[in-house]
Amino acid sequence: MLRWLTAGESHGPELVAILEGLPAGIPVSLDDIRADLARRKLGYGRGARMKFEQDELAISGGVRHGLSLGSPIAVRVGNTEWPKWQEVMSPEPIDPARLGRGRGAALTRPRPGHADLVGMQKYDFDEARPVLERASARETAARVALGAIARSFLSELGIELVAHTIAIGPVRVPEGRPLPLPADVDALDADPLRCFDAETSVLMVAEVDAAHKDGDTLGGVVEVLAYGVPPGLGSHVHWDRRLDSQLAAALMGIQAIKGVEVGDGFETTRRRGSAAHDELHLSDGRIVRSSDRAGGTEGGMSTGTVLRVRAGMKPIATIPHALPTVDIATGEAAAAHHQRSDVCAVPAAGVVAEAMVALTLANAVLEKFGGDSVGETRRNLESYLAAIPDALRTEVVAAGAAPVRG
Ligand SMILES: Cc1cc2nc3c(=O)[nH]c(=O)nc-3n(C[C@H](O)[C@H](O)[C@H](O)COP(=O)(O)O)c2cc1C
Ligand SMILES: C=C(O[C@@H]1CC(C(=O)O)=C[C@@H](OP(=O)(O)O)[C@H]1O)C(=O)O
Repeated sequence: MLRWLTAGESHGPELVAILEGLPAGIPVSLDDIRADLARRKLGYGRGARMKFEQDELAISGGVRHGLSLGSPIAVRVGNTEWPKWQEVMSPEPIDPARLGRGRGAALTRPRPGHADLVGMQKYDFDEARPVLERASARETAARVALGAIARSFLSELGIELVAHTIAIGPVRVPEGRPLPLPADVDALDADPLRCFDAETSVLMVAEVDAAHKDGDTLGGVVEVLAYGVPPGLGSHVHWDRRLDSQLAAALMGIQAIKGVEVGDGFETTRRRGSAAHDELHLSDGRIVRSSDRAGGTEGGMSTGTVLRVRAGMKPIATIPHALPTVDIATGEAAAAHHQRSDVCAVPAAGVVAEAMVALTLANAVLEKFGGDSVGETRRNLESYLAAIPDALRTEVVAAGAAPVRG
């Protein structure tokens, strides 16, 4: 079983993460992790903080000479802005008189749509700083670092992931457009919205510009694809062993994600049964599916076709035209606290979603195939696939195939 934990606050000295349960022998490259951390900062509509704040990556355990050791992997993502926040976020007591103004001023105007108000109620704080520091999606940098390591493990087994943006606010990639392949990741990263459809991307940029001009914000939808997933990850036998339920939990665990779809998701509910499923046919003695509406799972198990999951992100809640709230200190109506914020963080959420899917799939692979070394995991996977009787054999869609949606 794979376990992972993160710690750290948005303006603390660093984020810390531990990943436990990966086999030995996985290539772990700091440069690859740095590249993923940089991808998480991309995206048209991200705020100023993404430009000046740098992630400083360090690995403090579990990796030697570029390979995992099988021991817990400890990752640190330092924050170059820490010197400005040392007093505000000091773990040592600080004279309250020193904190009264500027960065240290009490945040008593909770922002609607954030954890601020209910976090103050639940944890008995008289201001929102201690809540928002941990609720912030800065924490997703730690998850992306772990996700990069999980992706390297999956890649050793021929499983490759791609995330892309399919909607920004009301602007959506039309149905039927080709899906990106792993080879398209550089092109996606080069697109302002990480959208694979050039025409839609232009409309998305205009949508972000319009929201920005109006002092408003946007959400959207990202899709994560996994190629080369073998059939049989997850299980139909119990709710929490279903791969789709694990993926849904992992995606819903990302800040601001309010909906998850597997395959065609809610669109499927509008179809008749005869047009909703993936028929089985024979082709050269192999069982093939004529479509991939289900998104690569049936009965809570991967089918061997392209895994396809979507996550819907709500519009950013810190809105320049600040929303009405109540000042907890005065008991009077007020405008919500606002410094600067992202107008739209959907492309970044896609990179985080990819990391969460990688961690979830890595866990499902280990549950099915085990292995203390990556070679052992690979042998177990290969012998499982080789033992599937000819009459039950299906085609595993590997990276490089040209899938079409629907
Ligand atoms: C990558 C990413 C960046 C985000 N950036 C912001 C932001 O700049 N401003 C903001 O108000 N919310 C931002 N959010 C969303 C908030 O973290 C989130 O809405 C808040 O913590 C409340 O959680 P909830 O939306 O899940 O209820 C971001 C989320 C993600 C995934
Ligand atoms: C720092 C990151 O994102 C932050 C996530 C975030 C939020 O409320 O989630 C709010 C913004 O920060 P602030 O509260 O300082 O305006 C984003 O910049 C990051 O992704 O690294």
